[in-house]
Formats: sequence, structure tokens, C-alpha cells
Amino acid sequence: MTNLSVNINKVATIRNARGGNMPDVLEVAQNCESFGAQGITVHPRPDERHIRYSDVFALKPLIKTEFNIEGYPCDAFVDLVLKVKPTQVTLVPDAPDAITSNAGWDVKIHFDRLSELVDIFTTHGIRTSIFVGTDLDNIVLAAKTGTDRIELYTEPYATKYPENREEAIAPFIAAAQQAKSLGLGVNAGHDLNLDNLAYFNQNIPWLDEVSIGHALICDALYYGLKETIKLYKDCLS
Ligand SMILES: CC(=O)[C@@H](O)[C@H](O)COP(=O)(O)O
Ligand SMILES: NCC(=O)COP(=O)(O)O
Repeated sequence: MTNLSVNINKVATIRNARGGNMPDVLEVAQNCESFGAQGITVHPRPDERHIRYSDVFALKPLIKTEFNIEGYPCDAFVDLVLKVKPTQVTLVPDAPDAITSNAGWDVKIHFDRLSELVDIFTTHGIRTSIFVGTDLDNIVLAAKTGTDRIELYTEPYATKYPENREEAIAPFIAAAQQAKSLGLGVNAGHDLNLDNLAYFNQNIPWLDEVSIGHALICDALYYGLKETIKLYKDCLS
């Protein structure tokens, strides 16, 4: 079974628009769990334009499922993760001014730093995941860092899916097979939604986890959070 981790960044974006505490991201995270989400994902960025570092500390004692912190490993991020000790840290190579994540790591270029980070987090009992595209050699190098998992960057899949889903999924099946053969767990995320998720999951049945934020929070406007989480979990069953 593939776990659903709900990324609550967008909930914080709405809260931050008015400066108060509505919606309450802590309450929403707990609601997601009680409605069946198997994890909560946050992606704090240096400008704290959505999830704030203080939210991450406040969430930690409340999250009863898997807590996944994603982000670019600047010193402040590494310090945050080591203090909070989530279940999983996902290392993402996005620039501070990126609107959203737009690529996976080039592991060859960043191999030494990624290996060092994996070692540090592993020593502290935190599962590690490295955000990557579908290049097979890059996944071999990711495995050599000692990471537990990779997260496949699924934006190219989501973009191509409406025109040709067989072509869209092919490189992701190959990448996930490569990861599996190297003993890596496989996560996936970015732009997954109610249209494209079931097909992705059916074609990669050994997928461990998807983290979904933008589309899921938008769908919750129409269906409500409880029904939306059920609809996403139905895609993963
Ligand atoms: C790594 C990844 O794909 C997601 O964490 C994505 O970056 C979500 O962040 P936003 O909600 O800020 O777009
Ligand atoms: N890791 C991907 C994630 O957390 C959510 O991405 P998106 O669904 O907001 O595109």
C-alpha cells in the first residue's frame, strides 16, 4: 500500500495572507491524520512565506503519523531538522527564490554534500530521501550516498499525462525499478492530483509514499478535507 502524506504548505499560505491564525495549520494537520492521511509533509523555505520554522516545532508533538520535512539543506534547515527529529527528511535542491520545487538533484555535482547530510541525519535516526528526476545513473549515485529513499519529481509526469499517459509514466517506471533494484525506497511528489495519481500508483505498485499538497488543498475547497483525503486514498488502494 502506498502512504499518502499531505503537504500542508498551502494551508499556511492562506493563513499568512491575513496575518492571523486562520486556517490553523496545526488543527488542519491533525484533521488530515484523523481523516486517514498516513503522514504530514512540510516544506519550510528561508523566507517562511508559507510554513514557518515555528510551525514545524509546534507540529512535531502533535503529529502521530509520519512527519516529513522537505527542503533545501541550508544550515538553518539542517539545524531545524536535527532539533525536530522528524520521521523523514527529504532533501530538495530548490533555490530560495523558487516559486516551487522545479528539479531534482544532480547527485554527481552534489555527491559529497549529500553523502555528508545523509550520514548526519542517519546518525540522528532520521530517515533520508533525496529528491531526483528519472535519470538512471543519477539514481545509482543517489544510492551510493547511503540514502534510504528517493523521491521522484513528478512534475514532468503530470504535465505529459493528459496528452499521453503511457509515455508520461515510462521513465518513472524505469526510475522506480532502478531504485528498487538498488534497495532504495521510492517516494513521489509534485503536481500529483486526482486525475493522474491512480495511474501512477498502478504502474509502480512498490511505491512507498506520495506527498501531495497543492491539488489536494484545492480539491478540499470543493469536496471538503475529509472527502478529499478519502478520494486520494482511493487512488492509492
Ligand atoms: C518537493 C516538492 O515538490 C514539494 O515540496 C513542493 O515544493 C511543495 O512546495 P510548495 O507547496 O511551496 O509548492
Ligand atoms: N513532495 C511533493 C509535495 O510535498 C507536494 O507537492 P505538490 O502536490 O504541492 O505539487
